[in-house]
Amino acid sequence: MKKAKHWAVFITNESRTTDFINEILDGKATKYFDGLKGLQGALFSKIALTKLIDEESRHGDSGLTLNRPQSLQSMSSGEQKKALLRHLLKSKPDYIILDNPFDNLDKQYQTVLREELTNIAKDIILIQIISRKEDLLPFITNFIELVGNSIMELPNLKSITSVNHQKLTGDIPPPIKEVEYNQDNLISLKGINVSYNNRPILNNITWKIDRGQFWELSGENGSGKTTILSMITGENPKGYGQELFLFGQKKGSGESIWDIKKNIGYFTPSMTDKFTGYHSLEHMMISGILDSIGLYVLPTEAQLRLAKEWLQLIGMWHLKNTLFHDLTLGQKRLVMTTRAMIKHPLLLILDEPTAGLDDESAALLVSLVNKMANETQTTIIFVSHREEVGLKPQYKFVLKSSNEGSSGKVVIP
Ligand SMILES: Nc1ncnc2c1ncn2[C@@H]1O[C@H](COP(=O)(O)OP(=O)(O)OP(=O)(O)O)[C@@H](O)[C@H]1O
Repeated sequence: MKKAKHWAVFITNESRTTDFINEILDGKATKYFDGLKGLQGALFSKIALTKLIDEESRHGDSGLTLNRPQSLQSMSSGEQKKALLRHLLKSKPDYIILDNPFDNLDKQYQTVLREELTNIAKDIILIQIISRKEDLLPFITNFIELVGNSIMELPNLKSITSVNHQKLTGDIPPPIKEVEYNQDNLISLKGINVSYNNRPILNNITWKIDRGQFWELSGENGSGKTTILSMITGENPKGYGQELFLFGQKKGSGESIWDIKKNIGYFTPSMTDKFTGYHSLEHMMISGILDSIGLYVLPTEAQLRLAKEWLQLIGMWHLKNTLFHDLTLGQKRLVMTTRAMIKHPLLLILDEPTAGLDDESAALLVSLVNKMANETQTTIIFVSHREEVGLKPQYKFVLKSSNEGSSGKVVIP
């Protein structure tokens, strides 16, 4: 077989990546990808997974987990990606579009995936969509840049356009109303155990999270990070009957899920992928103050001012009238992260918030999170597999997987 020609497509927050991917898959891509017309393509991406999970919840099966006891939805992000790749390879595609393939994967599996892709590349054309330059697959030697909707071939890596995102200017805007909370402790897990189908996941986890602290939560794929977060957000029924204290109340002592949720700002990238609201950016920010998705009442002066201050802080005020729907995925993710902060919730949970962001936007987000930690009383839990340069958590809670379930320890960086 003729040696396959692989491509790396560098994207930024402003790239129209979804349109670009669809054009290739629909056989409409011109220029460099003309040769793919009529060939069978496959998409390895978080968006493809989100669609399959939706399918599974509607029809009870996604096609990925056939003959497997566990649903796709209940798998960890890393396990889902592994299942997706296995599934795609079965259909023997001629080419695979890899949309930021290393996002959500721990270091160990990143190495395994790199080796697997190197092998696959002998027979299958790979198109790596890439927003973090460090992720480039070493055997790819053809480079393209996607600027908005246009693609440009790059002679070498040095020719990538450098994007100068606005630096953060000004302070974190204060909330309209401070949350009243008079205790030092926010969340306490004491000797928490969780198993699924007799498989231990968390083993004797003790974690005390106080007001104003900045934590990073880390651990391999499947070590139980999301499971711990679902205990903290009150969603996991396995919290009942255990020593779990959420915002000063023991779990199961008569609190409603709303009592817990109102104290939490939450962002994880899949929230954005599913959200197709036709609201202006300004209204999206204001609805974050009101805990609604859209905005159904006229905003007050104070709300308008606050939305403006936040959009100015992240350099997106000029887009205030743009529909959220029309923003690029990267822009949407930045907006949703900021929106989770606007109320200065007691607890801000950011679950791999930099996934899919370009280097510059990820750096902007990291400085925003550091700033939020320094200037406010909000407690932050930041989950990431990447070592984000410049992130300054005060403490790390590290999960270590084992057959008896993961143990956890506090590390001071
Ligand atoms: N409802 C469930 N039923 C069965 N197993 C589950 C369920 N929920 C989670 N698990 C399993 O528990 C383990 C921990 O999953 P969890 O999502 O908490 O890991 P994680 O650390 O967040 O992983 P990742 O970094 O890949 O997102 C995984 O092996 C997962 O398959």
